[in-house]
Amino acid sequence: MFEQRPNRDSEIVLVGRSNVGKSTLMREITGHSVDTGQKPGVTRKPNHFDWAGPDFMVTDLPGFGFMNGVPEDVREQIKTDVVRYVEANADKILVGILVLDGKAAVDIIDRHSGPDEIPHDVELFHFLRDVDVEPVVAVNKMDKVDDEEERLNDICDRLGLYPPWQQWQETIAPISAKRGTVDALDEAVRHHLHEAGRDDLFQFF
Ligand SMILES: Nc1nc2c(ncn2[C@@H]2O[C@H](COP(=O)(O)OP(=O)(O)OP(=O)(O)O)[C@@H](O)[C@H]2O)c(=O)[nH]1
Repeated sequence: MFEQRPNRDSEIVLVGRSNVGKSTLMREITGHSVDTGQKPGVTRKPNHFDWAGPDFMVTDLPGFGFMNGVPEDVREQIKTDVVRYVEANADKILVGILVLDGKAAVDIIDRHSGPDEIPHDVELFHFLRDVDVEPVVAVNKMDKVDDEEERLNDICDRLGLYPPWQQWQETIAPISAKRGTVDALDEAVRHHLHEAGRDDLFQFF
């Protein structure tokens, strides 16, 4: 289990596979510099960012899934810890941002789909819903994607959301964290904050 969580009433979490750009997005959201672009699997512990004032934080949870040089049992443990963290704090988590690599996600999902296998990303998406955490899928690295519409429709399809993706704009947010193009995510997050009666947090998104 992760070490002690700071005691905050409201939280937004970032979850996703290793190397999808969670730390880069965290920096973009908070303006706070964190380690990025190092060896995959660098982020093994939650990285909390606390805003002075409101009782609110954003948490970048460790990346899971394949990481070069990280043994399978360690990867599994990280995923279990992430799931437990979300489960234990679900009543405080206003939005769960599932970060995908827009260029690679569909191939990875398809490669890991089978009769006895549910891909991590699909599993996480449904898990967030099951524990009543509103999921927003940040489809990152869109600067590397040419066939944007097709890609986003495929992602919807794999997550069980009926395409076209445009009807899911509160859930599917194409972004490029590296370029600072995150408007779609801000809007989706604000939608859920509004639904939760937390317009006071709009200033952060
Ligand atoms: N082209 C492109 N690259 C990006 C984008 N966002 C992040 N990256 C790159 O993707 C790599 C991984 O980014 P990180 O932010 O470290 O990813 P992470 O998900 O935190 O990785 P872990 O620490 O392994 O969990 C880095 O080389 C980033 O520069 C993006 O929007 N576009």
